[in-house]
Amino acid sequence: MNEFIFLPPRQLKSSNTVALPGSKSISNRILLLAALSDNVCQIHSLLQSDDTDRMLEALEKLGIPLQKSLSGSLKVTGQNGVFPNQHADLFLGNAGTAFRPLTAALAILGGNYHLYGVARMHERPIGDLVDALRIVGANVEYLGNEGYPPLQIHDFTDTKIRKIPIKGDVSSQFLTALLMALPLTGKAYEIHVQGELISKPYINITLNLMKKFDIHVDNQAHQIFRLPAKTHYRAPELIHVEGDASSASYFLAAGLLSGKPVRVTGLGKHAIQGDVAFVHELEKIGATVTWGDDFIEVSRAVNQSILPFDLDANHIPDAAMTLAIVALATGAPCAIRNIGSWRVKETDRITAMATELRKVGAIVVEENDAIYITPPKQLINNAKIDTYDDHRMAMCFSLVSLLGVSVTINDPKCTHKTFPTYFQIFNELAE
Ligand SMILES: O=C(O)C1=C[C@@H](OP(=O)(O)O)[C@@H](O)[C@H](O)C1
Ligand SMILES: C=C(OP(=O)(O)O)C(=O)O
Repeated sequence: MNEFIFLPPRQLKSSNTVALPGSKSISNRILLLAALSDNVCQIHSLLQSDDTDRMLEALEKLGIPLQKSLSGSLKVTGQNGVFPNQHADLFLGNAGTAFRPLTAALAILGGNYHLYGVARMHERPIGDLVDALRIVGANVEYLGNEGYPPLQIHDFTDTKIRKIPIKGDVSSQFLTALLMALPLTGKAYEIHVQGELISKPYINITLNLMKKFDIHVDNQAHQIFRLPAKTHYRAPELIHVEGDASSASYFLAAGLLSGKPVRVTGLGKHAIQGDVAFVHELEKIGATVTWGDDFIEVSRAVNQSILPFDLDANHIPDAAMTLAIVALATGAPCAIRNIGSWRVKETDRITAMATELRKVGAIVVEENDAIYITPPKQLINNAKIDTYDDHRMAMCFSLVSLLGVSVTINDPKCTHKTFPTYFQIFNELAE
């Protein structure tokens, strides 16, 4: 039987502070880069969740020494661009940030590796990445459907081709994976993005972190990326993971919806995650925002209403799901456009979002890469929300309980992908 959580309608306390868990995108990138470095790296505030567990288990199986300290930080002893174990069977769950970058790194280093995940991971495309890796000289075999995991990786044979095309219109994680893996060859490369590149701010996270690990990439307008002929990553002795900006979106939206100030800590005006741009969208529709070095706070003035919006959300695909719930409080039609990638994530998020928003009474129109939401005059009480094993569906729909009705969230444990303590923290905000 499916578990569920019942959320009664609630008011928030007069002020709230939430210490954010570490960023998933940053945690999994740092773990891989530290493993590939030629020194020891101490990581602070690493996210603890299913997605990071999959990356940690994989690195351990590959022979990377990992040591947890009592203070909760993690010491990674990098192996200078090699994985000690040349054969491994790696289960990567539904973690895109583990599956795509590990595929690239292992394919370029060569060996005998079996990479697989949950059933949904086997429906999430990887063909554009494999195509690019094969041009470089990787030998990657599809064990199921062509273009999808599971994969078998074999030995690498350098083709000496140094100009690599890659498509970026399905997922930016393919380019991220290629960028992080190519330096392992010690050769200079030029990567050429073919056509549109989606989710660009995630590439900025990749380049920013590679720089911290001493590899500088020349970025020509997100179209051409030049990698130097540099042979190894050098980790900073100590690195801190900033709070997760996508996880922050639920609490920041709660500040706007409730009108009570909600502050998230661990993330601030120097954030490197593109999803902080979500805060600017909240501001445009009525939020009062305060930015600190290590916090962001959102509230709403007493007479300020929440305004409808029509947004191209390609730059914030994850946080944009939160806006789909905020739309319910605007009293007028809203549009979220250019989000085609929603269809190949944890579930088909456009269809899932449309189906569940209709359960609370909204009129919703789906397009291939857009969703149009007209809120009802009165939300339906205690809708039973299905979550499709998608952490963000569960977290987003919890916000309905701030709109004067109760809501039931089925399978709340799916939040473990990135935020195992979400519902505990969300409940603590209530008066
Ligand atoms: O690189 C990353 O850390 C991510 C990139 C995005 O995916 P796409 O590039 O597939 O949109 C995002 O949705 C995902 O949660 C994390
Ligand atoms: C799309 C997501 O995850 P992944 O890293 O598996 O792509 C997400 O967290 O919303």
